[in-house]
Amino acid sequence: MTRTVDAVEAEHAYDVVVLGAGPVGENVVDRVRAAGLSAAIVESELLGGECSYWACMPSKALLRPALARSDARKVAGLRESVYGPLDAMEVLAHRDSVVGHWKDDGQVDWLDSIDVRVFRGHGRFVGPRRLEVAGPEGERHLLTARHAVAVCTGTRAVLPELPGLPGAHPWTSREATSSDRVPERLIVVGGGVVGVEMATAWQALGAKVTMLVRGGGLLPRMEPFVGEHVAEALATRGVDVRTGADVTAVVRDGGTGPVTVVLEGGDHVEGDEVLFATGRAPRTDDIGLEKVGLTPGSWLDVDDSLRVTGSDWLYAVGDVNHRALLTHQGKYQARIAGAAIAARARGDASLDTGPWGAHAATADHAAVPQVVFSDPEAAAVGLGLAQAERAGYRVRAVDLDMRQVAGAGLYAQGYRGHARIVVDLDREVLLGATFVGPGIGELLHSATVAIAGEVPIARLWHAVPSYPTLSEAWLRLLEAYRG
Ligand SMILES: Cc1cc2nc3c(=O)[nH]c(=O)nc-3n(C[C@H](O)[C@H](O)[C@H](O)COP(=O)(O)OP(=O)(O)OC[C@H]3O[C@@H](n4cnc5c(N)ncnc54)[C@H](O)[C@@H]3O)c2cc1C
Ligand SMILES: NC(=O)c1ccc[n+]([C@@H]2O[C@H](COP(=O)([O-])OP(=O)(O)OC[C@H]3O[C@@H](n4cnc5c(N)ncnc54)[C@H](O)[C@@H]3O)[C@@H](O)[C@H]2O)c1
Repeated sequence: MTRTVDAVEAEHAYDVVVLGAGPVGENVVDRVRAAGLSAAIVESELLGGECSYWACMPSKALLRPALARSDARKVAGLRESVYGPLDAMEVLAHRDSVVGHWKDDGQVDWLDSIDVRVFRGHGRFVGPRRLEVAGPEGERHLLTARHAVAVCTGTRAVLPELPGLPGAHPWTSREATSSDRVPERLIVVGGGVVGVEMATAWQALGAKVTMLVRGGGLLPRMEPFVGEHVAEALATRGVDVRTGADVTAVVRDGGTGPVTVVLEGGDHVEGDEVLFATGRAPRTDDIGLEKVGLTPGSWLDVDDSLRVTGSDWLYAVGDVNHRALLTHQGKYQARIAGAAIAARARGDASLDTGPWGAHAATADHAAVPQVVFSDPEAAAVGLGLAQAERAGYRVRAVDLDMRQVAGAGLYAQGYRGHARIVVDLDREVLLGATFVGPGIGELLHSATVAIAGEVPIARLWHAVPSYPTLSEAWLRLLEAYRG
């Protein structure tokens, strides 16, 4: 029996109210309920949020066959069996099942099982600790939080202001992850994570993809060698990757049919769809922030317990605080915030907001891992070399061509990949690690443990990687460091 409310005007009080039921909001309510506090959650679309329906889950469902086929094509004796095209309709049907056909019944049941009251509708602050929810049938509910409100409203895609763009009905990440057909020609604007992953998926599904990248390379937040490897591989697969390409206008007569993207200098590209993967904006423009002394549309600044600067009851968790736009990191913040809310509600003397304390999201500053499911995969945690130098560390970078790793050659013939660690020379611990290559994503957690644990290099030397796995990259990197 679900507890989704019906059309009755009512006033309700809970210990904690969470605005937004993405992966992060769900984890906040889970933690505060586990600590014995009562909780309600407000959601205007689907319980499970962007990640479940239009981001992580559908994108990875689209990418998995592309990456598996690519790996299989590098294995002698198997290669010949996987030369045909992907069955695009089968892949799209699998994607649909991975996202539960855009239905959230399972989430409703789970929230009901942990006794969290779900309010469907758009939530807005009407004052400190007070929110009004406008339900789908015009009903209104007033919610009061005794201890805390957590804003977990996430982000939406940003579209640049360009002539012709609104009428051209561009794809954003939502359409790129939910389309039920493969466009013949897809133009992708933006060379960040969404652009790269979606170019990889749709090219593998049969589209002819052109990437228009404003800057000099792909995945600019990672070490430069990552973007170089990924761009080269995309080009080999037939993607037209154009760097230094500034879009000035978009033309689509009548809003349907072919779309033309005009570039600085007058050049233009024609496609059947155009995806703008040009970043995210916080969903804080219409949540009544002005009623609690904050600026609508802004990212919400928080301390390490995820409490909004200057407030003793308001928390902002996940994408909306702009610390790390990643599901796993937002869920980590949710665990920390949930514990901090509970400790403060109890007036608990054990509240520990110092570095690496139980109530501080310290890893947000030191060890944020990210795997990009490009082909080859890219994975990074902590600081890149340039970032570490800018931050004032005395560092040394150690580089490795992955072909020196026996396991790489076995994983895939002609394996191409690269690894780098960045070592803090004063403390002899790792500050960052970056890998690019087939199957490399699963290597990342070892680096995350080393960085979050501040494991001394001298002790890492005793962490023996199994032969012959990709993890022997560690041995080669440490040998190079120790000379
Ligand atoms: C294409 C794509 C692929 C991605 N892939 C990955 C990946 O592989 N791994 C990874 O870690 N991250 C990935 N991300 C990032 C990930 O999706 C986000 O970091 C994650 O969804 C953030 O979770 P959240 O709960 O903070 O916000 P969201 O998931 O955005 O959830 C916020 C929820 O709040 C609701 N809401 C907003 N305003 C209101 C309101 N006023 N009232 C009621 N409800 C409201 C929304 O409807 C939504 O359900 C990807 C992102 C994109 C775009
Ligand atoms: N596998 C994963 O972990 C994963 C996958 C997808 C998304 N995400 C998360 O989602 C977030 C959003 O991804 P994203 O790719 O949308 O954003 P992004 O910020 O990573 O990349 C956006 C890119 O668009 C470019 N750009 C911005 N305005 C432009 C314009 N007018 N014309 C041309 N280019 C322009 C930027 O220079 C940038 O390189 C990321 O922060 C990422 O962490 C994670």
